[in-house]
Amino acid sequence: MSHALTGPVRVIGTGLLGTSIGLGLTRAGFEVQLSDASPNNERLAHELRAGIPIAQTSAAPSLVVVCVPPDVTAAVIAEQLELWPEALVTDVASVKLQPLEQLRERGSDLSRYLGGHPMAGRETGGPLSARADLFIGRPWVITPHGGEREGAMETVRALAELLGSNTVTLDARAHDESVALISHTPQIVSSLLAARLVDDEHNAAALAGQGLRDVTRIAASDDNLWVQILAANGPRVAPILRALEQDISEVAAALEQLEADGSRLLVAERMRRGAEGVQRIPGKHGGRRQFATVTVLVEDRPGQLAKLFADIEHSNINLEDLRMDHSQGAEVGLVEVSVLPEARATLTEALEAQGWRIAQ
Ligand SMILES: NC(=O)c1ccc[n+]([C@@H]2O[C@H](COP(=O)([O-])OP(=O)(O)OC[C@H]3O[C@@H](n4cnc5c(N)ncnc54)[C@H](O)[C@@H]3O)[C@@H](O)[C@H]2O)c1
Ligand SMILES: O=C(O)C(=O)C[C@]1(C(=O)O)C=C[C@@H](O)C=C1
Repeated sequence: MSHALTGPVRVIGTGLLGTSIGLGLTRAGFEVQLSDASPNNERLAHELRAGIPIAQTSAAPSLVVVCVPPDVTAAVIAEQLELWPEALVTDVASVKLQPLEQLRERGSDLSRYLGGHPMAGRETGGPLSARADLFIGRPWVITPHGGEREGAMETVRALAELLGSNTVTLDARAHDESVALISHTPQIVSSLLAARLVDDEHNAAALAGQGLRDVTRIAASDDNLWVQILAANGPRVAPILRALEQDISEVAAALEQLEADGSRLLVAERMRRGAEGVQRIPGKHGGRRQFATVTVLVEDRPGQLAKLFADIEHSNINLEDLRMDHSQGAEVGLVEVSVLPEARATLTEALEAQGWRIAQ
């Protein structure tokens, strides 16, 4: 247990984020106190073994982690700062500038507040979606405001690292500008694209391959949460959408005038810039590293996945990531195994030798 982080830790808001944090801390041996405006969510988190309900403890927390929706985050932080005059309070809200400004307006004791934002989540909320391993290998942004007390940074860093995250320090504005580009705009693009499928008379979605799935997974996200996130970060998101709008119109115009000089070149340049941009997304270990994938066809029979994992393990190749899909109407699943590029050929050979069919 880190000296910078001592219990008890109180988690306010036991949905996806709060319960996941509670699970990780409980497993690491901390006393976790759970509180939620919804008694049902608090109880579910407790039954999932994420901690004990606050009614069952009177111990003062050393750290309070606020995991409630963005529109109530500042009010809950302010309340917790007043309730626990010794405790440090952090939060996980997806926007950082608005809660900080609201706390300043309220005159809260900012020396005991230090915001954070784990860049990890899922498209489904609530305690039942929680996972102790949610944060492993993900960046956790810590947003100092300059007035936090000594040791605050170490405590929030220890929390993030204990849960498996890598910490990144940014001020609240730089954070909000960054997530506008890498999280908030992708959410809108994904939702708008998926919305195009609703009135499609051919029901083309039934033909969907992996491409559509890749760009629309997050379209299933909670609209109530996202309206709050986008509303709080509108001034940073809107200019990116305007720039994207310009790109889309230029590509559409080029496609409408394919015989015009430079049309194809414009489309090619936009595609090439996209390929350049995707190289900037770090791999699992934080480097600018792309993994190679081996797609294995797995029959829909009990024990097949376990055998595949065992065969991968015996190949002595480190599995970097894994994704599963089902081909529509087929009794077969596709398991996409990500490995370092130099290990791809060896893994393919090892799996083929064990009788696996590899999709080329
Ligand atoms: N979902 C994600 O992918 C994700 C990722 C990183 C950060 N976040 C941030 O984490 C926070 C929580 O998101 P989530 O996905 O866990 O949402 P969630 O809906 O799963 O959980 C929110 C919980 O807060 C409770 N709650 C609401 N108002 C409350 C109040 N006033 N007091 C106490 N409890 C209250 C709700 O009952 C619910 O259980 C949000 O601020 C969000 O921006 C979300
Ligand atoms: O992976 C997902 O499902 C997410 O929605 C995660 C994601 C993201 O954009 O990466 C979404 C919002 C949060 O504030 C942090 C993380």
